[in-house]
Amino acid sequence: MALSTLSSAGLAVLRSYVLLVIYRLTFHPLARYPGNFTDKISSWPLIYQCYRGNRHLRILEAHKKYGSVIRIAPDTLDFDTTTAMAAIHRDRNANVRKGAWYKTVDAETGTFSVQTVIDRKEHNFRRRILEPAFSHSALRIQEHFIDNNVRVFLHEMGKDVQEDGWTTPKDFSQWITYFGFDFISDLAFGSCFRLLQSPEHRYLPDLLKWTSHFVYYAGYLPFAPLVRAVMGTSIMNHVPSQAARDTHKYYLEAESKLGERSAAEEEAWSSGKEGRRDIFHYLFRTRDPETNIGLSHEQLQADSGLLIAAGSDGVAVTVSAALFYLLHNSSSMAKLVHEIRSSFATLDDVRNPQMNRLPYLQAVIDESLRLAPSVLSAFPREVLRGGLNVDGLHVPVGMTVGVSGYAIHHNETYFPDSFAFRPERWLGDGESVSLARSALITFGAGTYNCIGKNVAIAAAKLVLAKTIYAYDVKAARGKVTGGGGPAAGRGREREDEYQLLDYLVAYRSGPMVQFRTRNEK
Ligand code: HEM
Repeated sequence: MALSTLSSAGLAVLRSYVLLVIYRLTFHPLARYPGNFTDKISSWPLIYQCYRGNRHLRILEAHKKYGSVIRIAPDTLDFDTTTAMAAIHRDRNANVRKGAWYKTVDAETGTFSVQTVIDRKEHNFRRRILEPAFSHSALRIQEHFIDNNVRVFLHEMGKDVQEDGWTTPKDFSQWITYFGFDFISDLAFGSCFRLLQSPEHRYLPDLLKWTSHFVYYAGYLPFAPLVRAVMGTSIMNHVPSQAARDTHKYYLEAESKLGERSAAEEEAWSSGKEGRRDIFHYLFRTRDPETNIGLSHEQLQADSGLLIAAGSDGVAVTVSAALFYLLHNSSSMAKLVHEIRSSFATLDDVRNPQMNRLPYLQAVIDESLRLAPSVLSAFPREVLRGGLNVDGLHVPVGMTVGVSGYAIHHNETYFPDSFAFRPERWLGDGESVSLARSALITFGAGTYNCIGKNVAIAAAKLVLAKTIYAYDVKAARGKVTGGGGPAAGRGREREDEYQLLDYLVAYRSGPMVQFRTRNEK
């Protein structure tokens, strides 16, 4: 009897699932859009791709096969055109809001960061509070904090010199990640993690990696609300997933940094001092001009977690990709070396405003941002009542849309020979350059674009230019590691393409490199 009840319940579930599949393939509002069969009928392939880190590869593959608009999940479309980028992301009045996936990112803290807040009015408020910390005048002061960390980085890179004058091999991606964490903690909180100098906090990059990985796929799970309900509770310490436990630890770390910084600011405030002009200095003191309200402790906490994540890995991805491609392309390396070494008389001179006037350096950074965007796949935007017109198509309310960086950056209309590293495509002011510029989405676009873009570019340029000024660099054992290969998996066959794992932020390893103090002539 019990068995027959169970089997009829099973049959009922199966029947409703079959009906759902039929609906998704026939009467569903996105039924007519092309895409892989499995993606049309279920969200699980997308979740699995987020888990495996190959979502960007599968999306590019589908665009190459089906065209500029593809269905990547039953309710989700991905586009790879500049017109879609304008309609969905760049247009500040686009009829969309951030998708429900964002709710999982900060579920640990119980409140949203500026990036994950969904309500538009609330986002405008959070953004207004952040703006003074990212103004040009703030950046001029902050460059000094970045430079201090570049100095430490260079010192570490020059260590362990062998008899032939070259250092022992170093995993550049690992060291530049340490730099990323150090400069952003210094810049945000005024207390550097000191990963470059000491092993004590070197568990942090892995912590962040597994946190990103976890929230990335967990946010798309059909039972994500349940996951969110337990995040931030002590249950997380007992769940069998290491990644889930790490997420909890990561936020505790960010909270402790915030606590230290807040105490220092209060001390400065009570003794009438100006205080250190780092990012949190502005965040503690800024009030919304419209309401005179500042950020609550919880909001500051969520933003501290975001700043460490956004600042550290983005810069690290860009600079390691730049070095990977420069080592693969000796003529580009030679041009960059010449530009940097002939523009400055000493290492200390390598700074702004002169550094910003070097066209080839800027082009190398742009090309690295294109080939290795640290956000590889689209952040979801949910269409609101009334629908959204994209590329002549009407997308109805409730559907999710986006433009994925890795896909549009390999659209041959905007980037011919798109897998080739060619900084020259960014030089001059021709039509092809403005077309390329209009298709670069590494920092997002529109209302929710990256507020830290100028900081990121300044840090990436400074650390790359100073490294190239101070050292000759070569691939360890004559082989540039970090690329693909025949056994690396589908979409990862190219040896001269820097390989990235799409775990919300892009993860990477290599190139292994050696440094030699250069002979100054
Ligand atoms: C190469 C480095 C970086 C890249 C590629 C990058 C990329 C992005 C992208 C794509 C977004 C939009 C996210 C979305 O649509 O949900 C974003 C937002 C954001 N980024 Fe960055 N970022 C970088 C560095 C930084 C740095 C250095 C900081 C801070 C110092 C920063 C702070 C932020 C903040 C606060 C937001 C949220 C803005 C908002 O929602 O209004 N980022 N970033």
